[in-house]
Amino acid sequence: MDGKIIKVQAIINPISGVGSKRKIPKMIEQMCEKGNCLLDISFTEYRGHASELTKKAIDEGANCIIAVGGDGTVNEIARAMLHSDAVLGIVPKGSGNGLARELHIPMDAKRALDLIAKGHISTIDCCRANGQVFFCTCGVGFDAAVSQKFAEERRRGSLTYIKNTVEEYLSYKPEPYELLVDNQTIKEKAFLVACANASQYGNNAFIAPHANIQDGRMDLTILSPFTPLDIAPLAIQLFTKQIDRNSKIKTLKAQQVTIIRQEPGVMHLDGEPIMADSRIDISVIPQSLHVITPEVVSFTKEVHNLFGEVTRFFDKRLPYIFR
Ligand SMILES: Nc1ncnc2c1ncn2[C@@H]1O[C@H](COP(=O)(O)OP(=O)(O)OP(=O)(O)O)[C@@H](O)[C@H]1O
Repeated sequence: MDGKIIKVQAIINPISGVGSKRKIPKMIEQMCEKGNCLLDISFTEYRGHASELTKKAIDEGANCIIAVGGDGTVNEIARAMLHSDAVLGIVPKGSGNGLARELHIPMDAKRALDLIAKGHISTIDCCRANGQVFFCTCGVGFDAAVSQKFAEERRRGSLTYIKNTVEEYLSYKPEPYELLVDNQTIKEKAFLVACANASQYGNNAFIAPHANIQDGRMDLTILSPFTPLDIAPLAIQLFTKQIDRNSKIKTLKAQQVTIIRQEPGVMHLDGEPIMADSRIDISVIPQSLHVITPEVVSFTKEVHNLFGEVTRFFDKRLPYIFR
């Protein structure tokens, strides 16, 4: 740390998720006491407040912003940090915690803070849909409708998500879309269209199993209308990273996507609903956010590193083995 004081701003959403956050401020204080840190802790009071607190902290020279909450809170904080030198630390305390799970950040608060103290920084992509930033997924159709229902709930947590998903399914009608995907045009009636920067919605529901948050591209997943008989396989494949094998699913990698639907309506960004035009332009902003992660983040990288180690092992030993 070279004797340099690190300015840390912790932002806690008191209403996210279902777990208690009573002990978190003390835990953050203890972590900062061990380092050379100047700490300030704030609690959010309304939607959008986390972005305001982050902007203010960065203007005052904060080096690290610790987000305590779920994807909505992380989104509000991270979008105010884009292209700044500040680094994001995440203590997952939401209902889905999609970005934290994608980055292999521990779900346990103490372990997440230990990880932040180690300070390994990765730089990730984000995406923009009609100017609005997201880090995990944005979507129209069924997932957007569920996010709107969930936002109206007083209780949070994964059980409330499941309840809303089932209720919405009973009345939901698929819609026709025109999709411009890089240079390709697709016209289809779909149950949902999801644009993924990360591979999952949250809660390890992998809507785009091959998405890579550092590859400068997004993964488009189109789910065609299906019958009740398709629900069980789709659900199993969603949670086992195999949804792209289902015949009702089409996946494409792209840098630019435009979604055109018949009327304006709801879309979701990282699970938060907002109203959007009938035309939605989505693009990637590569390498735009610094975030603290474990040293090896992507599975692809893990495999790559493993092969690297094996190759190095044989490179070093083969000359001696065959001597
Ligand atoms: N004091 C507050 N009162 C009401 N809403 C708040 C307050 N502070 C923040 N919010 C809003 O709470 C919403 C939900 O927060 P968040 O997304 O972090 O939790 P979650 O929905 O339970 O988790 P996840 O997004 O991981 O599923 C966000 O839209 C945020 O803007």
